[in-house]
This record gives sequence, structure tokens and C-alpha cells, in this order.
Amino acid sequence: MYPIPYLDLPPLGAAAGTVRLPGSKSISNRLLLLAGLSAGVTTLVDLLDSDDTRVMLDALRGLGCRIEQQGRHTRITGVAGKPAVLEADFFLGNAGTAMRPLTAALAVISTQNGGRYTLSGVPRMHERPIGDLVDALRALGVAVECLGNEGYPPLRLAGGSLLLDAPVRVRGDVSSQFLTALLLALPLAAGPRAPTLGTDGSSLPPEGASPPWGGPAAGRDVVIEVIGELISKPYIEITLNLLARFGIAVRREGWQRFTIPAGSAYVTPGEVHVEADASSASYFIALGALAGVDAPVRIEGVGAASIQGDIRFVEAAQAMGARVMAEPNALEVRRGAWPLKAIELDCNHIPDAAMTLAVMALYADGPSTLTNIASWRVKETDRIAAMATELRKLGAQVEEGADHIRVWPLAQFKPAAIHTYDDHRMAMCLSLAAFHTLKGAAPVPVRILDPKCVAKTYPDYFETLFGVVAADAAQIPVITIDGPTASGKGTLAAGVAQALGYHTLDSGSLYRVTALAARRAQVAADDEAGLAAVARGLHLQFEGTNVILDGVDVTERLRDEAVGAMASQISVWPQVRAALFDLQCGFRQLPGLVADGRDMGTVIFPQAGLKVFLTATPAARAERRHKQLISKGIPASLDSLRADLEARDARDKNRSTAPLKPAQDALLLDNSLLGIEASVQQVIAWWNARLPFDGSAGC
Ligand SMILES: O=C(O)C1=C[C@@H](OP(=O)(O)O)[C@@H](O)[C@H](O)C1
Ligand SMILES: C=C(OP(=O)(O)O)C(=O)O
Repeated sequence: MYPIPYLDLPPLGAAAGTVRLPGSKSISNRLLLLAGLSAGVTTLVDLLDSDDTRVMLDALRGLGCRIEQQGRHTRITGVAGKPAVLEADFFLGNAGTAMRPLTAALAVISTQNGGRYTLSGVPRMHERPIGDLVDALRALGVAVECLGNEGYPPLRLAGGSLLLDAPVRVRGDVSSQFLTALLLALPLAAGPRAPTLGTDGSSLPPEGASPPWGGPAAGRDVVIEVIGELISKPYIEITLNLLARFGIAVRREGWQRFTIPAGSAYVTPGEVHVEADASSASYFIALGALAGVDAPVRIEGVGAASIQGDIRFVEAAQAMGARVMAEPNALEVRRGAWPLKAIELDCNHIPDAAMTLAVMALYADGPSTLTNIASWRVKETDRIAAMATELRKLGAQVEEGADHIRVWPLAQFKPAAIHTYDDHRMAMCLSLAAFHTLKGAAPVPVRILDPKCVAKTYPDYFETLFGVVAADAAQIPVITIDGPTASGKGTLAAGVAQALGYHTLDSGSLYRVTALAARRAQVAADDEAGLAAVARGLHLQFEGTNVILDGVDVTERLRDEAVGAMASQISVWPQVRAALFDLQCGFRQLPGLVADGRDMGTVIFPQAGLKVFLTATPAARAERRHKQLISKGIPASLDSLRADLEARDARDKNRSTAPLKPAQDALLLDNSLLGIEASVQQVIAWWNARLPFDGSAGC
């Protein structure tokens, strides 16, 4: 995940490779609730690990479920529908699949155990309607209080007595999640049960409760009727499918009437595998359609056998020209028609994945129209408005209606800082606008603001994307930070890289690794050819700031003074520098690189977008080094450290190959009196001034 204010995507060109997607959000949260309500242990394999599932897991823990995590397995010990916890507050973030089903489940539970529960979420969750579910639950006899605005969370559930003589009626035209919630929760009311408790804990029926209080001993059919049109129907199929896995065989009459048979009880199937998320697949299906030119984008974990409705996004992508090969549990996607073909599609059955089509439409041969998507307006944000606003920033013509959006293709994209509205899908969809595969169009970057919002369902989305897309190396941004020893280059580079989500190259460490490897191989510091051979044969990996040589972490060893001294000596050899040249260029990877060293701006990356030459007085640098050594318990003399630094400066400046000097176009930064954070901010400010995003560095 990129927990940074913005992530800049350079222009992207091609895509190929394999992605393994995280688990389905809709399946994960349904399974978690069902497992939590069942008796005994359920093991979920490949459960989604994201914000939405974390709030559900926290809620289950709060109800007394035991949760154990081991590798790909999550073991849930359920409470058999009877949590001992009678008062609890649940925070459910912005997870509709947690808020709605838990509301119904806790509502029924509170009528049975006299519990009092509150459910709240992030501010946007308090703007997402839940009135239709509240109405259904009140009609069922549950005491539901809206603590803020009527019809919206936060909610308090405070018992009541279930009135099951008549069908439970619920509207389904705002969200299908209300029906899903009742279907998941009402088996709690259909089973045989012991006399239930009143809100005061007594075993007498609460005043005014109509018999049969708590249901007859053998249980009773519970009937749910949908009032009016039901949207997002395939999500109900997921609900029914998973209920069946837990032993609840709902009888249905079309989309209007659902009967939970008397005596129903959740029975854990033991172990359940969670298939990958079909909505998340849509971004990579689109990627294949846009940029899978030489080889396909292969998506693993979800395919033709999926129980998720969003798998039908494949048909929409095919209609736009994608070539898709579907296996039961995988998809391979390539570009077919190019430009893509414009479509007009009723998207009610794929409300989430349909957003991806709106961005694909930019690459089509005419305007595309997506209809019957009114529900977009009450999701993580008003998605019709948000999509229209952000596509227009790219330069597109967009028509927005109450329940449709029409998007015209775009010949020349404008660089834009894309607002994501704390909506994971806005971030993931709009990342596709970084592709520049249209003939004649100038490639431009895209800035995604608040990229960490993808954590709702796909925390590693951008990392996965970068794993399968390619960019012209010249388009991948590089910032170089050169400077003398102990000037703080490494710290500054790490700070800048962290702020931008870029990779780092500590080129000095390459010389130190070569020195270490040469010492181990007993190659002398004056054996130029031998040293170059060592450099070429390095078996290196970087894990964060750690350096792994031949599979062993040598980070600490590289700090040895002897290794540092040899590094400085061997770095004068042209053959050694040449051997390390390609290795260093290879660090230029998406989304960008901050390279620090002595010749990054002058020799290795002369075309870098920003070159910084970092200096500090010898006194300031000696003092820093002194502090560092003392804090590690290593005795040191300030004067001799300063003398060493000055000698090293002289050697670095005067060597014939790549001597230490600022690149002509470098900006000088003297940090003798500047803290780390201020130095980082200075470099970021310089960098942003060179980018085409109208200074939109933040939200
Ligand atoms: O039941 C579910 O898992 C979902 C149903 C859909 O919501 P609506 O029914 O509100 O359209 C969908 O948008 C959401 O992401 C997940
Ligand atoms: C609408 C969505 O989420 P939620 O489950 O919160 O409704 C979504 O993931 O696109």
C-alpha cells in the first residue's frame, strides 16, 4: 500500500504477466458473518485482508468469536447465534457488506438476548442510506434508533420482540444489501429455540409481544418479500449460494419472495475457499484490453466458474473488443479491437465493475453509455458525479444523468491530479488513464490523490499493477541526490522516496557490496579486472533498506569502516564503475526512483528530472558522524573524523573517473542547518514545480 498523499503514474505503455488477485470482498464478509453465527470452527482459506474485512473481523471478535490466523487460513470459532456480549459498539468503517448484514443480525440477536448494540462508521457511511432496512426491522418488531439522521447510521439496536406472522417486507431499489442482510440474519429467527429473554434478562415475554414469542419450538418459516424493483441482483445469488453452503436452503419465487424454512440452522461446512474478487479483476481485464499487445494479462483466482456477478464484466469487455480466454479459475486477456469499440450497456447487474467501463470508454471509437446505475450515487461517494468530474479533468467530454453516464473518447489526455473521494474504485479505475497507446497522442502522467483508499478492498493494487505494466524507461521519473560523504544523502533520498512512493538506489552500497565481496574472495583493491569481475557476478537483492548478498543480509557488515575505505578505493577503477553501470540503471523502475551517490546526476542518470547536490560543512558532517558512532557505543574523535572526511572529499573530487561534482543543472542544497524533514520538503517542492499538475500536491 502507498500511505502517501499522492502517487504519480508515469505514462504506461504495455501490460503482460500474471496477477493473483485478493479474495472477494462480498464473499469474505458473508462467510465471516455466517461462520461467526455458526457453532464450531470454520476455516476460511484466502480470505480478503483489507479494511472492509478487518472491520467485520473486529465486530466478530467484539461478539465473542475467536479468530486465529495462520498463513492463508483464518479459523473462526462461532457463537452459535447466541453471543454472550450484551452491550457493544461496532465501528464498521465504510463497509456496506459489514454495516448492513450486521445491522440485521444484531437486530435479531438483540431481540433474543436483550442486548444493546450500536453500529457506526466513517462520515460517508453516515450518509449512505439504510432506511429501507431500518423500516423492515422496525416492522419486524425490533427497536432500531437512528442516532444521527433518520434513515442513516449510526444506529442503536435495543431488542424488541419479533413479529413473524406476516412476511418481512423490504425495498430493494436502493441497495440489494438490505435483502442480503435479512437473508443472512433471519435464519436466527427460523430455527427451534428455547424461550427467549426480554430486554431486562427475564425469561418472560416483553410487554405487548405477540405470541408466539421467539417462535415455536420446531421453528417457523420466515418469509421475506421484496417491495418493488430489486437492483444488483447477482449479489443475492452470492448470498443464497453461501447460505446453502451453511445448510440454509432458501426457497425462492423469482426475485420477489424468499422463504427461510422452519428449523433452519447455520451449519459450518468446515473449510471454505474464498475465490478472488471479480470486481478487482475488472481493472486487469481492462488492462489486457488496453495494453495486452504482445502477451496476455493472466488473472488467477477467479474465472468462468465464479459465483460473483461481476464476472460478467468479461462480456462487457469483450463487447468493447477484449479477447478473453476463460478457464474455470483464471482469465487471460489481450487486446482485440483497437481502438476499443464504444458500447451502450445496462449495468445494473455489475454496478461496481461498470465503473471500469467508464474509463475504458476514453479509448473507444465513439461515445459509450452506461445506464441503470443510479446506485452509484449512494456508494463510497456519488460515483456518477465523481467519475464525470475526474474524467473531465483529463479532458474528456462526459454527460451525466440521474442514472446514467456517457463518456466520449479522448484523443489527447491532459495531465491531471485525480481526486479519489476516499473511494477505492475511483483510484483503481482512474489509474487506467495512465495508458497512452493511442497513436499520435503525447504521453502524460496521472496523479492519483490519496492512493491508500484502495485499502478498502485491494491494499496492494498499485504494487500489483506495477508488476505487470511497462513504461518507456525514459518516462520513469528519477531524482538524483549526489553529495559528499556524510552529507545525509541516504537519509534524504529515503525520505523523498518514501514521500513519493518511489524506489531507492543507494549506489554507495553497491561499491561497498563489491568491496565486501572482493575482500571475501581475496581480490586486492588494486586488481581492477578482478574487482570488475566480482562486481559483474554480484548476487544482490534489496529488501527495503537491507542489502542481501548471496542470500545473506549484509547490511550491518557494509557499515564497517574497513569496507567503506575499500569501497572508496575501488570506486576509482573505470572497469568497476562500468560493471556497476547496468546494475544501477536497472533500478529505474515504476513508479520512480530516487538515486543517491556521487555520480548519479552526472554519469548514471544524466537525464534525471531533478538533480540535487547536497552539501554540508565538514564540521557539520563530522559532528553527525560522531553522534552516529557514539550512539552505537563506538568511540570516535571529532577531529580525526573531520580529517578523514576532508581526505575522502579530496579523493572523490579529484579522481579521473566520475569525480564528485554537482551536475551542471543540479540544484544545491546545503543542509548544515536544515533538519531532515525540511530538506525532504525542499526537494519535494522542487520536484512538484517541475511536474504538470498545477501544484495539486495534496488533496
Ligand atoms: O452485497 C454485496 O456484496 C454488494 C452489493 C452491491 O451493492 P448494492 O446492492 O448497494 O448495489 C455492490 O455494489 C457492493 O460493492 C457489494
Ligand atoms: C459499493 C461498494 O462497497 P460496499 O460494500 O461498501 O457497498 C464497492 O466496493 O464498490
